[in-house]
Amino acid sequence: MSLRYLTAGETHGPQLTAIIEGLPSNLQLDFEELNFQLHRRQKGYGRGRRMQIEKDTAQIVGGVRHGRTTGAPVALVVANNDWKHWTSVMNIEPIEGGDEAKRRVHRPRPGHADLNGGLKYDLKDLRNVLERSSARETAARVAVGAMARQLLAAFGIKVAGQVIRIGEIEAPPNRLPAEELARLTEASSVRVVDKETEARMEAYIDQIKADGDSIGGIVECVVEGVPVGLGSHVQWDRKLDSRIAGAVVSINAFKGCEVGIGFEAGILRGSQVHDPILYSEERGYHRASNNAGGFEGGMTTGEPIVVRGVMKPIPTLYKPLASVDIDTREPFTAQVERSDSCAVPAASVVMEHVVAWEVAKAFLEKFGGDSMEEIRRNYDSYLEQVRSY
Ligand SMILES: Cc1cc2nc3c(=O)[nH]c(=O)nc-3n(C[C@H](O)[C@H](O)[C@H](O)COP(=O)(O)O)c2cc1C
Ligand SMILES: C=C(O[C@@H]1CC(C(=O)O)=C[C@@H](OP(=O)(O)O)[C@H]1O)C(=O)O
Repeated sequence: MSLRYLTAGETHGPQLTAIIEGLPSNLQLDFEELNFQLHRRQKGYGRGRRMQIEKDTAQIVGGVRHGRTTGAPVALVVANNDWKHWTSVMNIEPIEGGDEAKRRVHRPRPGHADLNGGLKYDLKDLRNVLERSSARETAARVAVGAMARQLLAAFGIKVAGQVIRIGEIEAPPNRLPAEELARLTEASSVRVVDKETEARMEAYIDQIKADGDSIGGIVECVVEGVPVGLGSHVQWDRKLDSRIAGAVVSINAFKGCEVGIGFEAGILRGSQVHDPILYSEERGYHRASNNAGGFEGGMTTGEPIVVRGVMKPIPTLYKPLASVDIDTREPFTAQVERSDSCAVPAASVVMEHVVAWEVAKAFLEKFGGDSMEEIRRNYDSYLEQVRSY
């Protein structure tokens, strides 16, 4: 059975819940590191007031004993601190004095899931859509991805990310090693490497917010230490680059994914795009460049995976766009909910974790085993096969 997970929970409900199946036994979990990843997701310039209310931590409630996985499904919860302000509106059972209709949403926001969800599920209170379409759910996905990240780390595979554009402002390109990239971007409010770009991005976000507007951007994720041959060319749904692209576009507000040089590959010539093959005793087969972003034929090349995701501007606008009231069908401006004005830095953390998940899943498909020890044996023997090829 391949690695899989589901999440449940509403943004203003009591908690988010995730169940992960397929993690091997004897994976030593670092809870501090897991919670650090949740903390990273909450930061980032441009976030709204909600992040001051939450202090995300994951509580593991199944599948782990004394810090190690047992091979059973892992269950975890991330509590919503904001729930205490929403019980009368959001309570699951009917309660005395409860007020389901309070905070009803009936003027859908262009760009959010409100209208489509209302029409599809026949819900006349669009809060029932909003509550689940909210990117609060990405807290659960980061907790899940943080476990995948720890599994990868046990095999020397490192994941890092950076913001490379917010609206009009682009960060200077770099190809830093994952660890250094992680260290430098961690010290930045907008997850860029250099302080000058950080200052310009902060001022830009301030302006956008003052205008009652929102802004998106582009983020990049790098995975280093990946062996050659994760994913497969033999079937469409085994191509790892396509799975990663799907996972990236599944992040709320993400509208595209580029692998390697991505769309630029449609402009340049073959001789400028493809990565020449080299061989040396120390490195074995490797490439002179990595325009392919670590993929050929849906399989990893052994070079770092480099993928980019584009995030559209946040849909909730403090100066709202035109909408229609679903009660009257009359024109009205869209509802205004408390909101972030820019969540690109936070979303770059989400992207790292959904990518880590897809890589870990492909890793387990290739080296599959029920325990870490079994996977290690399979991994080592494969590395020997590749070395002596
Ligand atoms: C980390 C993060 C935070 C977000 N915060 C907000 C927000 O505060 N307000 C909002 O309207 N949308 C926010 N979004 C975007 C919406 O969740 C998203 O646009 C919505 O679910 C509709 O889905 P779609 O944009 O993928 O079509 C956020 C997205 C991410 C990844
Ligand atoms: C709660 C989170 O992000 C939320 C994502 C979100 C949306 O519409 O996607 C809307 C906002 O919700 P609220 O109105 O409660 O402030 C964000 O804060 C989070 O990232 O943990």
